[in-house]
Amino acid sequence: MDTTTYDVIVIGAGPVGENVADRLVRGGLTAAIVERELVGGECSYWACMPTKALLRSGSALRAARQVAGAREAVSGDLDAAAVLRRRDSFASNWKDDGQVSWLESAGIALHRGQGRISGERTVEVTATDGTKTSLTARHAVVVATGSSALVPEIEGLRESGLWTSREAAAAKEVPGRLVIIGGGVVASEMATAYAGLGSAVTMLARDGLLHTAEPFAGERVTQALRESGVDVRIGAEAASVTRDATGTVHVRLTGGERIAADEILVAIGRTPNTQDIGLDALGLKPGSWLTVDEALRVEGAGDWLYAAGDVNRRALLTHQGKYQARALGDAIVARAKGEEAETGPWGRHAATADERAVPQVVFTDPEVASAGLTAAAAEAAGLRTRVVDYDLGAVSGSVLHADGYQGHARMVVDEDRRVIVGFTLVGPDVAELIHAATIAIAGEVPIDRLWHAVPAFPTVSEIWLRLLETYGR
Ligand SMILES: Cc1cc2nc3c(=O)[nH]c(=O)nc-3n(C[C@H](O)[C@H](O)[C@H](O)COP(=O)(O)OP(=O)(O)OC[C@H]3O[C@@H](n4cnc5c(N)ncnc54)[C@H](O)[C@@H]3O)c2cc1C
Ligand SMILES: NC(=O)c1ccc[n+]([C@@H]2O[C@H](COP(=O)([O-])OP(=O)(O)OC[C@H]3O[C@@H](n4cnc5c(N)ncnc54)[C@H](O)[C@@H]3O)[C@@H](O)[C@H]2O)c1
Repeated sequence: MDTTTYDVIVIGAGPVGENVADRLVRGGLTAAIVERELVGGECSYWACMPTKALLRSGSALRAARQVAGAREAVSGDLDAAAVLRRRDSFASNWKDDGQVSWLESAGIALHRGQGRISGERTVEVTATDGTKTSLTARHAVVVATGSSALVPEIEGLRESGLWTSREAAAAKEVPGRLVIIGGGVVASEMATAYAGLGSAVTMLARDGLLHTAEPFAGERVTQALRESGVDVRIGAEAASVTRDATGTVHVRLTGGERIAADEILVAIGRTPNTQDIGLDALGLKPGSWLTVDEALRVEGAGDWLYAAGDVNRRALLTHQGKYQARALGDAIVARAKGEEAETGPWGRHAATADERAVPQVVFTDPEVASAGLTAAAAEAAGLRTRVVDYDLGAVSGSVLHADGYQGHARMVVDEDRRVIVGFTLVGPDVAELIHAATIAIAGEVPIDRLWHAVPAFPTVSEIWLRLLETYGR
């Protein structure tokens, strides 16, 4: 067995692992990254990038159709084959040469294979041919192994050749009929994408759509999906699934009704990739999420073990995982130099925003863009809040943006501190508006000062002024 020593070993070369390694090397440490599949991880090949590519063409088409004059220039439907080809290029045709070159140029060593913690500061890498290499870390091991789709125990489901988000993101053909189990972000985005590409989509949304967002978000997305022909069944649950000899999938619902489809997509959440990474040897439960402290160190393990990204369950989003990676990578560098890490709230090495200022965009039609807490979450956190709502379609910029623009905005204000703690927008093309809210929340900008941040006329951003006017001075 080969033995090799680095300052830090990172398990998992998704966006988070790559960013951790980058910060370490920039800080003067040596780093090795262990990857069992493709360098770039879920986000690059089966999640963010390919799914957003599947959605973008439909979104551009709808935008043109919502403006008189442009509408007349649109003569047909989406070219599904062209959309899939464009998606392929955004998934780099499922090849990681580009990312491997980047690792080389950044000076990060790549070890391909399954990484497993085999002792304190040691990781054993098993390559596909069974060759084993033992890596030793002088300072730390970082787990950035991400997550996989969760599959529920439904009779016959696993045997029916189900789709998870991976197959939905990488499909080579558009199914004629698609049944989706779930009502979260993946289910809602994929229903939007495949309905736009021509599939007849049925959603079995046990708990409704986007139920952790502000209630009006799920309501508007449900209504829009239904208007576009998607059969959204709230409260519906699959009892059993079979696939017959012709390839048709039959789903029996708990009420007895049967639905036939060509594919069935399961999108009910994620499970951490910690089943086979050696947690048992550390006294932790294999397959569990890794709980971390404010410095992203794994609780219950030695001070040499860190976890970032999906695997710590703080926020299952690429941008938050990369934010953690920057904090954690820099903290390891500081500690290696004998410096104190700044892990207090909003400190350089703390991922404080994970709890207070997470932005997310759901790329449905309409889009849902949010930052910070919902009104319900703020109340549950014990804050004394005031909730301010406004019709996004009543802003001059929105009226110009699309004929008959429909949308809604909500601002949640912490009345004791007079700062915004939550912001949600629903409407066409609201994605790019959310960063202003993220800055206001993370910067804890006082409401009184926000009056001096004047939105340009006539932009959709004038919603900020309308919300402030509704709040009062
Ligand atoms: C369909 C879908 C769409 C999404 N869209 C968005 C979006 O638009 N925006 C957004 O911010 N987020 C989105 N997400 C979430 C985003 O994909 C994740 O938050 C992000 O990929 C997490 O990055 P990560 O590096 O923690 O994990 P991953 O991207 O999962 O990478 C982990 C890597 O570790 C490797 N690995 C695992 N175990 C081992 C091991 N033992 N040894 C070696 N290697 C290992 C894996 O092969 C993988 O390459 C989406 C998720 C899904 C499912
Ligand atoms: N645009 C984006 O930012 C984006 C896009 C896709 C995914 N993601 C991330 O990926 C993660 C996973 O997405 P997801 O949609 O799989 O999970 P999710 O947590 O967003 O939604 C899961 C849904 O499945 C439902 N559900 C749970 N168990 C069920 C069961 N047994 N039967 C039926 N329904 C059940 C829940 O009620 C919920 O509606 C999310 O946390 C999200 O942050 C982000």
